[in-house]
Amino acid sequence: MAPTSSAPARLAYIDATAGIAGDMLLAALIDAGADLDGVQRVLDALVPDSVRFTRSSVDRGGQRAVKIDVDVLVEDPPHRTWASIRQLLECSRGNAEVPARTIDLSLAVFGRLAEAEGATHGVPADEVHFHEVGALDSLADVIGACEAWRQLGITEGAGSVIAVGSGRIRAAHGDIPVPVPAVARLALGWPTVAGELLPPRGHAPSHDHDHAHPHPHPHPVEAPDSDAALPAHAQGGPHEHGGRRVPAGVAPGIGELATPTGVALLRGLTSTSGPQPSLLTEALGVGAGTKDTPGRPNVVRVLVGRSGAAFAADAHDTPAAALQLEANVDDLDPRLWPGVVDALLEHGALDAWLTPIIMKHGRPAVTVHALVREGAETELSALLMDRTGSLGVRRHRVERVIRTREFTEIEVQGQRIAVKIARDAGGAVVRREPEFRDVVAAARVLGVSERAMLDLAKESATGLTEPGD
Ligand SMILES: O=C([S-])c1cc(C(=O)S)c[n+]([C@@H]2O[C@H](COP(=O)(O)O)[C@@H](O)[C@H]2O)c1
Ligand code: NI
Repeated sequence: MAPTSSAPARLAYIDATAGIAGDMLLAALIDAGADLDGVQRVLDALVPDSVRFTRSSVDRGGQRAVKIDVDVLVEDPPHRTWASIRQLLECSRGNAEVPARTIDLSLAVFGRLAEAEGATHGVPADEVHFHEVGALDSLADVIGACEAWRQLGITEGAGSVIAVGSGRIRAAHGDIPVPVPAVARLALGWPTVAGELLPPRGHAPSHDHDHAHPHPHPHPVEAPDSDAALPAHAQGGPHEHGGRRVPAGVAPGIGELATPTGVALLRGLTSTSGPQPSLLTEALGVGAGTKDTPGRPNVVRVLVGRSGAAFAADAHDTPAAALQLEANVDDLDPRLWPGVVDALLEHGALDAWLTPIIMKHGRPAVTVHALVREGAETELSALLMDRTGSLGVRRHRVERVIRTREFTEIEVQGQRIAVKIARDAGGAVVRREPEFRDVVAAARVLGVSERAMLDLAKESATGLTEPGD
């Protein structure tokens, strides 16, 4: 998802290396700072008096995590098809309680699920009759996670390799392999691994371990958050396997670690896969589902912050010498200018700005300026010319006098806001400035004006004390 020019770029990285399910991702986003009451309001507007969210804190393999339970309040919820879910979302456009971005994201996620289900069962997506997905708790997970994503002001998503699990489980379609067919389709083009536990320290990954150590074999376990997906080849009574009681007859495997809803959310919300990209993390969320898997914290983690390129401009090692690039442009569609400035900053410019000018023959135009590190001038000159259509770029060396800066974090009404602290040559604090992009994100979550939020953040930042005070 490309950053928009109106909102500050905010990157989220979803760590699904222990698996992923819809409720786990929702919980991680709530832990990262999204407002559960706000999520509840969106669901209440779409499906009134139907679901209730509850938040709790749980332990998963020694890690604290947030868990979100969804209570379904109606006895006999209507069966929902993809077409009816789409209609429900489309018809709520214009409803002040349901943000357009939440609708767009939810449609993208449900669309992926419908495609995967349709392809699996050989029917057109539009004709898909969802089974579990049609249920109200699935609506809550998908729309809830999309609303939480929106609240956090995330404009760009990346995700890890997905641990999908292994073995076989029993679901609505009977006994199916893991990854379940819908997950296998949803993950096309995305890296996946089964996700076995690592062998104990000091052991070669062979099978000749001694039993004094924890069993390194994958075990059949339950789905990350769904009781519908218990590994279920049970024919006969349970038996011991690697020191744990498991149903007899279960094919070896660790069970379902990634559900269709979880993978559809990850694919719908992110655009790049791989290891964590360079990120200045400003908020961290850890989300759990129902299952507590021995030997592994069964959690989804979400890291939210600024991409490496964006925060490089604020880095502590800001150089004292830099190059200034400039070009005069008189023929660019004015709507493209914010994107030009964003692109320069995202590609590592220390600063980028525009000035209005009058060119020869009285022609109104714009000068685009970019301050760049030495060594970055070739790439950024090319970017500047590509984005503006300019045929040339002027460069000159500049020297800067810079105050050292560092970041700390404050919490204002439950919202985390980074504060930039500037010091003079003697080390005394001369300024504490809340990061405006965090102020905007917090204002959105709390439903207050950006101005009111900035005042609150400044007041709170002023009260910060120095170590030793
Ligand atoms: O609901 C859908 S799309 C679904 C499809 C499939 C197929 O592989 S086909 C399997 N399941 C199983 O249902 C439960 C719950 O999944 P959620 O994504 O609704 O959390 C899970 O075990 C899936 O494997 C669902
Ligand atoms: Ni299916």
